[in-house]
Amino acid sequence: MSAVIVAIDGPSGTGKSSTSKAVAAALGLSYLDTGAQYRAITWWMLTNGVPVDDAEAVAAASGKPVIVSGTDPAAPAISVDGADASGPIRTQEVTAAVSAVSAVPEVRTRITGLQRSIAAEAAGGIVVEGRDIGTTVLPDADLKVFLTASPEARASRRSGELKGKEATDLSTTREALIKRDEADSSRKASPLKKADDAVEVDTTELTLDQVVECVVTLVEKAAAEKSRGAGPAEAATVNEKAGQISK
Ligand SMILES: Nc1ncnc2c1ncn2[C@@H]1O[C@H](COP(=O)(O)OP(=O)(O)OP(=O)(O)O)[C@@H](O)[C@H]1O
Ligand SMILES: Nc1ccn([C@@H]2O[C@H](COP(=O)(O)O)[C@@H](O)[C@H]2O)c(=O)n1
Repeated sequence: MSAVIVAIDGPSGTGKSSTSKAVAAALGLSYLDTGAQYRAITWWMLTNGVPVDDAEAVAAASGKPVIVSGTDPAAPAISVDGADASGPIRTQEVTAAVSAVSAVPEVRTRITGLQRSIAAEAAGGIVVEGRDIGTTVLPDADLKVFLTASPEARASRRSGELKGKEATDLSTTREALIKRDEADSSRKASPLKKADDAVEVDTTELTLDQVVECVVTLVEKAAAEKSRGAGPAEAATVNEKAGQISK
């Protein structure tokens, strides 16, 4: 398969990370979780006493942390200033602050630069997941996928995941993810948005395996088109039941 660049975007809890990791592993591609990078810089701000609601203070500090992302889908890794940050970036404190930090233009410029260099170095191809990959970070990606799911499905997936750890209440989880999506979609700098040429996949009624199978098929098609010298796939919507593509 040719070295494809795949952008997977969508709101929170739609299955971007799970799908991207599985697709990358199945096809031998690298994998980049860009949300983890925004979480990492947010965690650094919180642990270094930078007030996360002060955009000027966040902007001034945005160049300080050294963030390194691994790209192995079987062992996603992220470090900040040389220390493993994969656990601390998943706390509710970070989740509650990340939208404010990621809305700061200086933060986005810094993190977008990191993302583009990682993608450029992935000689065998890469799956990059986030909110603005298809629109801003990698607008020339060979395939752009935009995952969606109902707020109820997303909240139920998240609640199941959090059971025994932090909050488990379904309506609290639902409200929190809707609030984060609103903040991510309404910011001025590179908001969460479906690229015009992205393929939309509604995952509400699909199992994770079905979503992975659907995206693997789309990537294989994009790779075949790339090796034939054809342009990127046209925008389409996937029929979630039949797995067919309609335009
Ligand atoms: N199609 C699906 N059906 C059922 N559960 C799913 C499906 N896709 C993902 N999940 C589960 O939903 C939860 C959230 O998935 P995941 O972390 O991949 O979403 P995400 O879009 O990356 O979220 P975020 O943007 O908040 O990081 C996980 O527990 C995952 O196993
Ligand atoms: N391309 C991206 C990716 C993420 N963000 C911000 O990070 C937050 C956390 O993302 P998760 O995928 O780990 O939930 C997200 O809510 C966004 O604020 C972003 O701005 N751009």
